Amino acid sequence: MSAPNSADLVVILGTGGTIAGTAEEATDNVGYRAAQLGVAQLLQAIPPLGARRLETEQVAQLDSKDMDFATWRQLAGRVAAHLARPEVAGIVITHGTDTLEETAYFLQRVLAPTKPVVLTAAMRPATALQTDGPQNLLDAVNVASDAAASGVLVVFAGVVHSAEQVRKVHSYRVDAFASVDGARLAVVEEGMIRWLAAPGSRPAGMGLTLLDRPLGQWPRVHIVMNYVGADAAVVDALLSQGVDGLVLAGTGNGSLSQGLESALRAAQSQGVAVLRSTRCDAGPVTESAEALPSAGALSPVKARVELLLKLLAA
Ligand SMILES: NC(=O)CC[C@H](N)C(=O)O
Repeated sequence: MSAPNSADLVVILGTGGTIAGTAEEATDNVGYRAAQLGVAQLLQAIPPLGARRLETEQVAQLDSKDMDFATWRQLAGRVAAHLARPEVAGIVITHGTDTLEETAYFLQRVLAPTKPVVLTAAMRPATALQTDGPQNLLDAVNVASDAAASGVLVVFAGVVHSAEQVRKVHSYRVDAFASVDGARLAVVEEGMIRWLAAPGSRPAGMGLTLLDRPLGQWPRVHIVMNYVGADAAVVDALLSQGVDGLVLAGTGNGSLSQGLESALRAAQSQGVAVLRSTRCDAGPVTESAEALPSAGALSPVKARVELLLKLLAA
């Protein structure tokens, strides 16, 4: 437990998602439209936030399945601009759950902020009987103004996760996120934050200027999966379209069929960057001299962000 920062302003950046979604019926948890309510409207459902020093800004209004590089760049720029203000304790970003972990990892690797940047979301629309957005948003504001919080975090269903460890693990349940290997950082109980672990050492941010490249020239990085009967077909199709990087979502310890391996090695020899991850829910891919380069413990989608940024920096 820790005291609030002297800088006490929390800026809430809205990007859409189910947390801003509405349905015709309160009993409809799935047939709703995401990204309908503005971020300022979301606060009206949370009376305790009336006493807090908050600012809101609508950065985007989309279903996070359609998150894109243009919005990422805009969001990173707005986060950096607000973090530079001395009165800002931290930032909250409302987001859809579907790609939340990718945005979180992207912001952590680009900005590696010292102040907290807290992503939150909801599994039920704002109109649902059991809407989870207001509690998640209140918890996120509390974490964003906590002196012990730092870096990019995800607050969801009363748990604080790091950008590196968090994954969406359920398609429907309200408790939809988990940290790999149970590495959650804290729990939020009645507004009190109980820290359980530190995020560990985090590398310096790669920097906003990395994102200056015109969007049409951002690297094309795709994910290919190993599975029974996987062969060269997908890699060959991507090579014929033009591709800059390929992430393998391998089986087990990043293993792959002989056909897929030959195709990826051929791609590599044509200058395509390759990174090997696992489709398993947890665990690293071990590095070995003869194997394709390992993404460590990164999930395939986070390995893709890593490779994208590495290629932007090249
Ligand atoms: N629960 C959610 O937020 C998922 C809704 C939507 N597909 C999104 O990611 O924005």
